[in-house]
Amino acid sequence: MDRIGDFNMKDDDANDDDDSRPIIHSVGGEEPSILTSNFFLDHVGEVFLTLKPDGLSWKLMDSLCNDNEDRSTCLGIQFLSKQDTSINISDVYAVEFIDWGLVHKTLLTNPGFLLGHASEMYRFTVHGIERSKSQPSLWAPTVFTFAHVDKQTCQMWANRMNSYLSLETDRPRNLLVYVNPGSGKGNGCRTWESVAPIFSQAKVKTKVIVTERAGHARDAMASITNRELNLYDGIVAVGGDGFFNEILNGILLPRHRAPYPPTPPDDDPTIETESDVLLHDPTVTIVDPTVPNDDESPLLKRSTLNESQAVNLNQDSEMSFPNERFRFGLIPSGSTDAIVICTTGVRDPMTSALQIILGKRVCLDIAQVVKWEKSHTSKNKPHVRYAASFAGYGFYGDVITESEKYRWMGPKRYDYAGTKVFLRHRSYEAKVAYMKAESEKTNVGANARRIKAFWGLTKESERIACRAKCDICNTTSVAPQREKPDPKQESNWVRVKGRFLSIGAAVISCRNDKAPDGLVVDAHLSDGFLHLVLIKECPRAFYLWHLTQLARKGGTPLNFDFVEHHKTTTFTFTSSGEESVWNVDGEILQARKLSAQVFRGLISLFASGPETYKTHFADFIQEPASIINNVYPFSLFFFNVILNSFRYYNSLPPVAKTYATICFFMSLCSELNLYSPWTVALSYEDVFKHFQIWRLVTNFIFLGSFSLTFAFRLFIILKYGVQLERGPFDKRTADYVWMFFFGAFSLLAISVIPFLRSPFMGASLVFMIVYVWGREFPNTRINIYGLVELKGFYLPWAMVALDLVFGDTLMPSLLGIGVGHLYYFLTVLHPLAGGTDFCKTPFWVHKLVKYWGRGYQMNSPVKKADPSTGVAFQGRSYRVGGTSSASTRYPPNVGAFNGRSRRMDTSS
Ligand SMILES: Nc1ncnc2c1ncn2[C@@H]1O[C@H](COP(=O)(O)OP(=O)(O)OP(=O)(O)O)[C@@H](O)[C@H]1O
Repeated sequence: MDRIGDFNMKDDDANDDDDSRPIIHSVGGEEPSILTSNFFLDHVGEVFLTLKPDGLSWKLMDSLCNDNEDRSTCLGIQFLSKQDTSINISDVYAVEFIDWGLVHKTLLTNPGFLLGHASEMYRFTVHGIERSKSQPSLWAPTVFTFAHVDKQTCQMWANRMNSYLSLETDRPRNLLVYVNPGSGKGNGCRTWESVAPIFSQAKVKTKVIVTERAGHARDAMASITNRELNLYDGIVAVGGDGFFNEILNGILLPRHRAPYPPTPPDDDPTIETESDVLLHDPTVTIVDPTVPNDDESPLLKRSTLNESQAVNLNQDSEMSFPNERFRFGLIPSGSTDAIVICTTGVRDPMTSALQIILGKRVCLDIAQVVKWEKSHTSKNKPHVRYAASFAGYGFYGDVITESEKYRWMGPKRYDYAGTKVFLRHRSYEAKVAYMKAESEKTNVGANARRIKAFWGLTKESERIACRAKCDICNTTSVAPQREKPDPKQESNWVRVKGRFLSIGAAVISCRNDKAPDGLVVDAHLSDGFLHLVLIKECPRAFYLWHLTQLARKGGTPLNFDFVEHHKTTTFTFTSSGEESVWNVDGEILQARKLSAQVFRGLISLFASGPETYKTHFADFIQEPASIINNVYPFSLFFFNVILNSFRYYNSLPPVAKTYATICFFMSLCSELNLYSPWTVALSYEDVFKHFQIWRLVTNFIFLGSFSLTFAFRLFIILKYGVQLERGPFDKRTADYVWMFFFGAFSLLAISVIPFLRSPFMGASLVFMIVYVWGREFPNTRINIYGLVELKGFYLPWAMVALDLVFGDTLMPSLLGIGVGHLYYFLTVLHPLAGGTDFCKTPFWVHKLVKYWGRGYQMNSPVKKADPSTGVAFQGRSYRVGGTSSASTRYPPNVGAFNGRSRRMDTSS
């Protein structure tokens, strides 16, 4: 077996007898800080490697690549992933010496030094992270394998790197991991299994506990002693926001000590202040920090907190916490995962795992939500909850309550429950009082905000989203505590009373898949504010508009007159009528009276914050629609709707478009009483006796008066009819038109039998489309009302079943299926089995289409087909007067329809 033994040192300093030995630079003392040597980088080639305390870098010793050349071009496509030439120690999570073994030769044809060399050496691997170029927040593990013929050299480099890694003291060594097996789609365990190997690679010890029931983790956290907790550098939750909340509460409830926020005023208008609560309400059960804890660990005592901890944990609060290194980790596996998206920038278990292993840290504000209730001993007995992301009432509470009934649906339950609750459109009477934050300006009205935004006058600070190394979070967390407004002073409070669709308090922006910018785009991870969003009662359409803005990237969900957004530190709430519930981080809290306050940077998370996040000001300015939106919101809403509808309509293919348009206008005219539907219905008597032959056609184009059934039929044409025309009937306009003619003729023939006759056969024709679509797209997955998923093949039958359930007549659907099957049999199945094609598109249909001038004309060039379209009708195009058009998709002489094209200038 060959060995590489002739590394060439190209550095002038590396003028050693044995080129393969590392050069050691001693800088400023005994400890050599720089190592250099030649190594073989697996899959790349020979490199000159340099190790410094802050990182490893290398230079490809490829004589063919000059330094000015673009390495990626030079190295070729195989090496794109290995074009890095350095990695910081802070991005490395493991270095391992691995024994003698295979290294892969580069595929470069470089006769200078790569070809002909041996392929086995001693190796050490460097495991680090790679940031996605397009989405820097997304991290993936990467590995570099360096090889050398000398074992000692390899070992020495690996040891040196490991010694540098050991200086990274902020990294966890020992973690307690809780896995919720039922989170999200029930894949908590799989999520953990997918990331567990990198924890062992990084030599991070993990004690993994899979929960057995709801509340398991909270109970465990509440009962674990601080001494035991102190053995760990953090707790990692593998699950969703609700599961994280459970662990957070398990940790904080017995340990966090701070005065409660003021109770909401009863009928008495004076607000009770913190001290009022403490002094006058004997029932408030604040844990006395002076009461000795069973646990003897000195770290638990507040007096032992050093200054930095005190700043970190917020000076308002008093908290016994195990150790300074302690952080929370969250590996996303839930249905929403807003906390992970806000703290890492992406919803990716691997990114979260890597950020935990590399010991990243961000501080997170925590809201303390206190529910006050009457007990037999007290007027106001507090029940405390902590929230890391959001507490919401009304719509938010109703959605979470409704969604709990459909947990079996997985994450889809939120869509379903959201739609139901939206349709209910309930508002709730409530009183809200919030403390004015010193930085909040007078309440700028929505119109003024809109105009300011339009002219670019909105202050940058009002729009800056939180990001990694966020200035707002960092400056505020180290700056002296803001002077808090005195809660005793009535002038520091603002009171709002009315009917609200929802009341929300966002601790962080709450970005998630459904709201890409979150509810409050500029809510920061540790800005020390609660962002109170009050949505007053408004028409359903306006609320829908708010929701669509929420669902849109760059949307402005808070720029409405019925929406108020206030930055505050404390607020109180009292329900004064019909009640909803509170949704605290996805968990239900029933409270008639509630108050909340925020603790700035109360906990630390293993996360680095989202990478640079683009504000949407530029988008806003560029998009003309958005400009109008902010000046003439109402007109733009309709303008947008009309514009998008127009665009959509224009994009429709001709046959489906024409059929849908005619049907729509037929129903519209009937609605306007311009004619009676009975004058267009099928009646053979009128056709033959009174020569009302139009009835033979018009009965197919009246789909009913405006109703849900009509909308559904139109939807079928626009969805399935369009898919057929764009797919299997692509470039075969005449064939598609013929399908409709065939259906109509067949239905007319069938309706000669009185029992099977129906005055309007349009519904059957539409159903025929569904049947043919089902045969053409048999494996496409269909979701019915978000409840059942089935294959396209079964769609017509599922629709028949629905007709049955809703008590609709089955005849039109069954006739449509029958005719659809007849068509499919004659045009596809029978010819495929070697039979004669009885159902060829007649020549007059081609002529008609030519005369019509829409779609693909006779003699038009046959374009290359889209391979993703349907299968059965491939190759059945007719090139009239052109060369034979065998399948445009199948190779010659393969498939059912080869040779069935015909030339107009010859007989078929
Ligand atoms: N073993 C278990 N069996 C049943 N429920 C559990 C179990 N472990 C935890 N839970 C509960 O499951 C609830 C939801 O968990 P989680 O937050 O992980 O998922 P999710 O609700 O799908 O996601 P999200 O909160 O992001 O919407 C939590 O309230 C938690 O108490």
